[in-house]
Amino acid sequence: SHAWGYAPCNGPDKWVQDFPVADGPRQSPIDIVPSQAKYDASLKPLQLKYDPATSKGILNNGHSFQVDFADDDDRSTLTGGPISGTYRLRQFHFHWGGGDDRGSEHTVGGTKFACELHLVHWNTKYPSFGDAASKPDGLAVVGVFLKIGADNPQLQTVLDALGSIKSKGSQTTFSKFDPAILLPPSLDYWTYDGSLTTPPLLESVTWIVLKEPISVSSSQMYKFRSLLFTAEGETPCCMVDNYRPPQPLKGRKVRASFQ
Ligand SMILES: CCCCCNS(=O)(=O)c1cc(S(N)(=O)=O)ccc1C(=O)O
Ligand SMILES: [Zn+2]
Repeated sequence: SHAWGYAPCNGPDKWVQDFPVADGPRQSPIDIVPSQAKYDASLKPLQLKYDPATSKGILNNGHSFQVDFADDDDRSTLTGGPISGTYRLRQFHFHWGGGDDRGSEHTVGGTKFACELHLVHWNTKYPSFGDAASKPDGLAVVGVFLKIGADNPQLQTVLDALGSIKSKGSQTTFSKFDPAILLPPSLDYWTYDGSLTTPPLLESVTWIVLKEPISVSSSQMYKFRSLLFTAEGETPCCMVDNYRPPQPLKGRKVRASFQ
């Protein structure tokens, strides 16, 4: 069947045909307007506690690449912030552009960043990730912007692994990686109720978008763009512009953890 993607024939404007929720009331990403975000003193600090022993592998899934984590216990968790209870780290992945002027999914006052990191967590009040993914409070995704600037050495281990997962479906082991090294010094964030930004676009995500970006250099961005959307043996198509543009706010409020 005509699988979804990011090309003109199967990209974000076409997703509603197979996934009607694409036009739903709490879709992601959004444009975050800092002056419209209300400071909420009741928001708690984010607590991200990751155990490097939980990192398992790195996979080209045909729309991004993801690093998967063992989530059979509470070794790598998200607590605090806008959520209650304990959410387990499932995977992280990125979205990026074909040029340094675009690539992020969320935008800030209309500003696009070159890349955006998503750390996906699921609510342990549900028996499994798959079950949580269909609940309104099932998932919590931490978003981190990558801004073009100095080379980022913390990214390098991830980028060095991309050579072995060029094509869709390829994967390799990726152990002893601590995703906390990818976080900026400040954990100040904006938060709002949203959705997955790829099909099935489920409206189950509490979004937690960090205000402070991390850096990435232009040459490091070339490593992201060396991946392929396509499987081995297919006509190669560079994995670029794998981002959904901002969606209507539809009355939602964005809260800020900082003044
Ligand atoms: C059970 C169906 C849920 C599938 C969603 N999986 S996920 O890891 O949450 C995910 C999140 C996101 S996002 N951008 O964080 O909403 C993108 C892709 C995926 C994916 O599955 O590749
Ligand atoms: Zn994502």
